[in-house]
Amino acid sequence: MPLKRLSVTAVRNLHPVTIYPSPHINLIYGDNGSGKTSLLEAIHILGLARSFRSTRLQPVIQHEHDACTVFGELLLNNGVQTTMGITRSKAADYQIRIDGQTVRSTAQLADTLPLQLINPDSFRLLEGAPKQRRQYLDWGVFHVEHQFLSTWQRLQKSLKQRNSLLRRGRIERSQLAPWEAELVSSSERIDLYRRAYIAKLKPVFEDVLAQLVSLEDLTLSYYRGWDKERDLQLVLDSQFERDCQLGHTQAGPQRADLRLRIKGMNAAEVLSRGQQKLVVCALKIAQGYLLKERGRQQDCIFLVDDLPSELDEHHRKALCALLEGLNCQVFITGVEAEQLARSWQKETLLTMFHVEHGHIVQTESCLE
Ligand SMILES: Nc1ncnc2c1ncn2[C@@H]1O[C@H](COP(=O)(O)OP(=O)(O)OP(=O)(O)O)[C@@H](O)[C@H]1O
Repeated sequence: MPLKRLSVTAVRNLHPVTIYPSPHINLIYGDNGSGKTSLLEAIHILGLARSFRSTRLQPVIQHEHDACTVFGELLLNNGVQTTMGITRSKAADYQIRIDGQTVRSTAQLADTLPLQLINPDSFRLLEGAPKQRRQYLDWGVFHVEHQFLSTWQRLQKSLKQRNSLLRRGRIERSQLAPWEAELVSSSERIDLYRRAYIAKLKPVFEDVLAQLVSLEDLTLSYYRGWDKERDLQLVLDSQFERDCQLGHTQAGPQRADLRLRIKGMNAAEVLSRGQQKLVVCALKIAQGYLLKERGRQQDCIFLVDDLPSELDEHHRKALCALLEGLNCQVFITGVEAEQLARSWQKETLLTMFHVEHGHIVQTESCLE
């Protein structure tokens, strides 16, 4: 489901702008500091109500403005048009509207506009904390399993209640029982959804990775957050004293992780930065394929910031060929128009946008 129209107001240095992107490959080029990443950031805000560069939205809102707005018009796979818009103010409140109706949850935004971001920080998916890999995994599960969100909310609630009782100290084991029952049942369900998703993801990931880079020894496995041989209830029982001392629950899906290893070692400690980026690209493109397979109303939109960074020409071309093969909408940035354009096949239809001091204009292809 591509973005047909995008209007942005008061995001970083961008002047109020409306663009009509192509449903396929959109190249965004311009000098350093011109506003390319800000355009991707605006699309990210539209899909997730937050930036990927800053945890707070205040720095994103243009100096001397109180709020920023991003509005998009989308074309669903069934031909129906839909609109979505978000306004975020410096006071931290936001207004979301989908098809003119006010919407309270950001999950609805994410559901309407599935996004995948590939940027120079992407290697953190391998190197960073398990939380990032859980978020990656749950993005996929959320988009294919309708029950995931409500089950995840049940899990969060029961976990919070159990942890707050643990922190109270001197509690009876029985006081935890109702919350533990809820915790165990939602945890088992989340584990089931995640395992089913990984089983589908793994072969697609391996196939995509093989097209990008030769890393035959790389393995992807899933750790569910507690001993795979034991029921969660038994694990909670056995760790009760320790949980009381620590004031939180040590075992459960909140500790799950994806493990990427090479010859038994953590891939992040073995691979070069460029190889890490390629592995992350393969993980994200694999999710794009899975979403497409589901035949949903929405395909994934790929935001690729600073394509040339860390990738040589051969790998850039391989990545672009895969993105093109996905047949999704892609927004991809770089400083040099020609370098960006040469990463694609000659016959690929490219739509180009030049960003200059926050102004964006569509331009002719720079290639003969
Ligand atoms: N809140 C803000 N208000 C106004 N301008 C801002 C704000 N935050 C950042 N800027 C400016 O916006 C500009 C655009 O930054 P952006 O990161 O989008 O550039 P870019 O084209 O991606 O650059 P690069 O090629 O260096 O990555 C920068 O000049 C930055 O100083």
